[in-house]
Amino acid sequence: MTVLEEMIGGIRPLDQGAMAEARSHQDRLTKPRGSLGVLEDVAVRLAGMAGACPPPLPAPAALAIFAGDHGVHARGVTPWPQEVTAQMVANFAAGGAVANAFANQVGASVTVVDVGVAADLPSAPGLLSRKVAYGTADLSQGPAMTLEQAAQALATGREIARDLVAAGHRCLITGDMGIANTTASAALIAAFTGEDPARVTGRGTGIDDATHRHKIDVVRQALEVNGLGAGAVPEGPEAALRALAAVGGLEHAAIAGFILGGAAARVPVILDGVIAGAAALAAAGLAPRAIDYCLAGHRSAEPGHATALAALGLRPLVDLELRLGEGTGGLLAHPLVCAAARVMHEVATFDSAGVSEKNS
Ligand SMILES: Cc1cc2ncn([C@H]3O[C@H](COP(=O)(O)O)[C@@H](O)[C@H]3O)c2cc1C
Ligand SMILES: O=C(O)c1cccnc1
Repeated sequence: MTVLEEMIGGIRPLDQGAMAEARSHQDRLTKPRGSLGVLEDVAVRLAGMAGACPPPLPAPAALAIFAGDHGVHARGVTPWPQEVTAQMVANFAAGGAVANAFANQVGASVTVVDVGVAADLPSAPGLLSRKVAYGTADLSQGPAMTLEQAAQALATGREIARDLVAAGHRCLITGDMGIANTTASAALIAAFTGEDPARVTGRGTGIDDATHRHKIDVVRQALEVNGLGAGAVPEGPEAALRALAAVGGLEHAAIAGFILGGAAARVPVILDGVIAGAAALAAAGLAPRAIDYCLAGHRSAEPGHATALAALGLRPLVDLELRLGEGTGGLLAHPLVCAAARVMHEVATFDSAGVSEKNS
């Protein structure tokens, strides 16, 4: 077995029996059929993932924030200096970022993983050093990563997922930090969906019209120089790995691996925003079944995110015009996913509660 096959293997299809049982259980609960809307689908998916009805409560949750820098930063696609990536890693480790506040709110643990920050970072509690490179190369000039670097970051993400589940977590949440990573995200989304860069490239942390036009041009150049300009990436893991390495970031590769790891462990993975959406497209190219274990935490204001979610067939749980990343939107969705599962454990049936069913 090749390293790639090993990494993408071991993901079981959703358990159709447990899903059928979950659907019929939902229909016996003391509520009109279908009245919990999308949350009923979430509960059924959770049963399919775990192979059990009722599904286990998806708690405690673990947020993993993968951090990396981007050679394309040199092209002026973001107003923020590159060193903010390293500074925010220190901020996460100190507990001072929005992701930390939201994690505290929902009771999630926070693990920060340096997979590609372009600086040596002082060690800190909760910070794992898994540096693959000091940032990527400029994706508008050639491949951002070698295939080996992309594979190493994938393996790292997968391992972190496995370790977090082994430590008792029952839900994984994706997080990212990497100045300029909305440019790499747009390039990945355009590559995997075949969409025009102008439709999927957003303003990231906030740029003016002229910089936005320039950012779209940079994404176009990235696709052309890497041979990804003509339609969507073909199916199959080799093509997916090549595209991920060509225009992705080290944190995208690690998040894709994290998704594969969560799926292999049969644990739900709540995706955050546009960076996670782009990484999930790569994970889907590597192992389509992995997406069965993903829930879209929210829909970000970045235009490419909706494109990615549509291609993945995922419906976002929260839509608050967030455009931060870090895992913030994924964290906010966690209580909703828990509520969907809790209904299956705690709500009485018409029989058990002696409630009359509807007449016709
Ligand atoms: C202080 C600060 C905190 C952040 N937390 C997440 N991001 C988000 O913004 C960055 C991507 O946007 P762009 O492509 O426009 O650079 C990523 O680091 C992402 O995680 C942040 C950005 C900043 C500046
Ligand atoms: O959609 C996101 O997650 C996002 C948007 C802008 C900047 N960083 C992240």
